[in-house]
Amino acid sequence: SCPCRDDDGDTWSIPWKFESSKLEICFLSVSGGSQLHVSGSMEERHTTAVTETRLDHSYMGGNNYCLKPSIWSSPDGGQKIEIGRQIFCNRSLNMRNIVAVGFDMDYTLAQYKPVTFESLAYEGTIKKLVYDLGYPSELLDWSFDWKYMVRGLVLDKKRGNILKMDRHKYVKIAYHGFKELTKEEKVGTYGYTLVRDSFDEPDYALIDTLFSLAEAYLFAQLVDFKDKNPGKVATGTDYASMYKDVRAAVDLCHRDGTLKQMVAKDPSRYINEDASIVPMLKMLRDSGRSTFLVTNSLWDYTNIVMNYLCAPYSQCGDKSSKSFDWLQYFDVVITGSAKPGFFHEDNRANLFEVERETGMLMNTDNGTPMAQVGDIMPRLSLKGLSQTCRVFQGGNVAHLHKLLSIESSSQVLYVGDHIYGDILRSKKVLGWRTMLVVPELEREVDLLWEVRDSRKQLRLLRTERDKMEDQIHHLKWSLKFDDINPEEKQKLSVAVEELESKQDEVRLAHQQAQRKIHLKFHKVWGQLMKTGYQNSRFAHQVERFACLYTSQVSNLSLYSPDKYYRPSEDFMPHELGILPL
Ligand SMILES: Nc1nc2c(ncn2[C@@H]2O[C@H](COP(=O)(O)O)[C@@H](O)[C@H]2O)c(=O)[nH]1
Ligand SMILES: [Mg+2]
Repeated sequence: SCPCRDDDGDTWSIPWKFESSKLEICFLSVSGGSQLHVSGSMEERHTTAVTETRLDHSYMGGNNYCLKPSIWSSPDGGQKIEIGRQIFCNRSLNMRNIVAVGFDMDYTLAQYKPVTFESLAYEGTIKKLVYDLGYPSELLDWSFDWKYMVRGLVLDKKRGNILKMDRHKYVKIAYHGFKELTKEEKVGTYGYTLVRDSFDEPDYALIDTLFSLAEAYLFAQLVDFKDKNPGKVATGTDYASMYKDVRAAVDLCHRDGTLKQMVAKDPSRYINEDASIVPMLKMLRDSGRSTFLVTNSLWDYTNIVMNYLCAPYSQCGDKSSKSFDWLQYFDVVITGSAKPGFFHEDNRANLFEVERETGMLMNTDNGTPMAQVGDIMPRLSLKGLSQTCRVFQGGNVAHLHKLLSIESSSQVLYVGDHIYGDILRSKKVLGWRTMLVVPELEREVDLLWEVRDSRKQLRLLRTERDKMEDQIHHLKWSLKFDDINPEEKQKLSVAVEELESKQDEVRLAHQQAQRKIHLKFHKVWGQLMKTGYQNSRFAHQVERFACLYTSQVSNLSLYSPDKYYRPSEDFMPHELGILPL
C-alpha cells in the first residue's frame, strides 16, 4: 500500500512502500545487507570541502581539520544570535528536564545540497522511468529546477494538480502541472463539496520532506507532458499511475545505490559541512546528556555520512575512511530504524547489533548480546562494548529507552527534519519532546525582515478596504429600506458610487502589494509558512507537533544546554485590537 497518514497521524503505514511489480532491486549482498563500496581516503574527500561550506560561522583557528566554531560554551559564546539561526519555541521546554538528545541523520545532521543531491535523485528517477518503465526517451533531455517545489505542497494524484493549502485545508494556490488553475476552476474543483476532503493519502501525496522535491517536480512535468502529447504516453496511463511510477522509481533510487553510491564517493559534493556538529555533541555530552542517533539509513551509509560530518573536527591527524571515531559522540546508534514504525512500542521489530567492521548483523536479546549456538561467549561481549557506543539495526523505541535507561519519554528530545517520520509520531504517541529542522527558515526570516514595512502597509490597506466595504453595505441598506426622500436617495447613490470606485482602487493596491510580497518569497508558492493571511498547512503542522523549530541542527550549539525555551504569548483575534503588540 501507499504511505498512508492523515493530518492527525491516525492512519499510517511505513513510508516509502510502493506498489510496483515492474521495478526490481539488485543489492550487493554482504553479510545479509547491502554494502556500499567507496574508494578514496577521507583525507582526499575533505581537502576541498571546507571552501564549499554554506555556513556563516565565524571560525577560529588555522587549518581545515582544526576548525573551532564559536558555540555557546566557547569563550566568545553566549552572544546575540542572528534571527536566521535562532531556535523558535511552540511549547515550553526546559532542557534541564532532558536526559537524552537524539538526532535523525539525513537532512538533519547531514544537510544535503539540493542543487546536486536532488538533481541526482531527479536524473536517477528519469533513467528508471525511461529504461525500466518504458517512458519516452525524450524525458532524458528534461531538466530540473530544484527551486520550484517547496515543502508543504500536496499532490492531487488523480487530477494531476499541485496544491498549497492553508491551515484549515482550504486550497489557496492550485496548479495543473505547471498551469495555474483559474479561481473558478479552483473553487469548482476544491470549493464546493458536501463532505470536506481530507487531502490525505491515498488520493493525495504530501510533500513533507526535502527528499520529495524532485518527485513533485517530475510529476508536474509528466502531467504537462501527457496533456501536450497524449499519444506519447502509454494507453491507460493516467495521472495517478504516472505518480505511482515516479514514486516507485524514486524509491528504488534510494534503495539500489543510485544515490548512496554517488554520495559515498564524494560526500562534499552532496552534503554541507557543518563544523559546529561535533562541538554541539560534545557540549551536550559534557552537560551530562546522553546522545543517540536514530536513522532510517543503514549502517554502511550512516558510517560514511557521519565520518564525513565528524571526522575533520574530531582530532587532528588520522582520517582513515574506516574510522569509527564519530561514535564517541553517541551513546547508542540505531540504523535502519524504519521510522515512524519505530515509534510504536507495539512494533515487534527485532533489534540486531551491527558489527562495525563488516556490517554483519547479530541477534540480540532485546539489546543484550547473545552467544551463537556452539559459541560460549557472544561475539560482541557487553564488557568490551560498555565503554563505547553500540550500533544497532531495527528494533523499536522500547529497546532504545531500555538501552539509555530512560524513565519517562518526556526526558527525550529528538531532532529531525520529517514532520511525519520524525516528529508527529514521536511527539503524539510517545510524548518525546521534538525539534524540527527547517533549513528553508533561514531565508524565510531574512525576507520577512526585508518586507516588514510592506507588510505594515498591506495591513493598513486591508483595514481600509474592509472599512469601505462596511460603509458601502450600510449605505446600500439605507437606500433599500430607509424611508428617505428622492433627493437624499440621489445623494446616497452618488456616495455609494464614489466609495465603490475608491474601494476598487484600494482593493487593487492591496492585491498588488500582496503579490509583490508573495513573489519575494517564491515566484509560485509564496511564503512557506503562510498562505495569504493564514498560516499554511505546513506551518500549522510545525506549530502543532514541533516543540521547537530552527533552520539548522547545529543552532543547538548556540544555546546553553540548560536553556529553558519558552514560547511567545498566544493571541486570539479578540485580543489583537486591545493589547499593543
Ligand atoms: N526507500 C526509500 N528510502 C527513502 C526515500 N526517501 C528517503 N529515503 C531514505 O530514508 C533515509 C532517511 O534517513 P533519516 O536519517 O532521515 O531517518 C535515507 O537513507 C534516505 O535515502 C524513499 O522514497 N524511498
Ligand atoms: Mg531525515
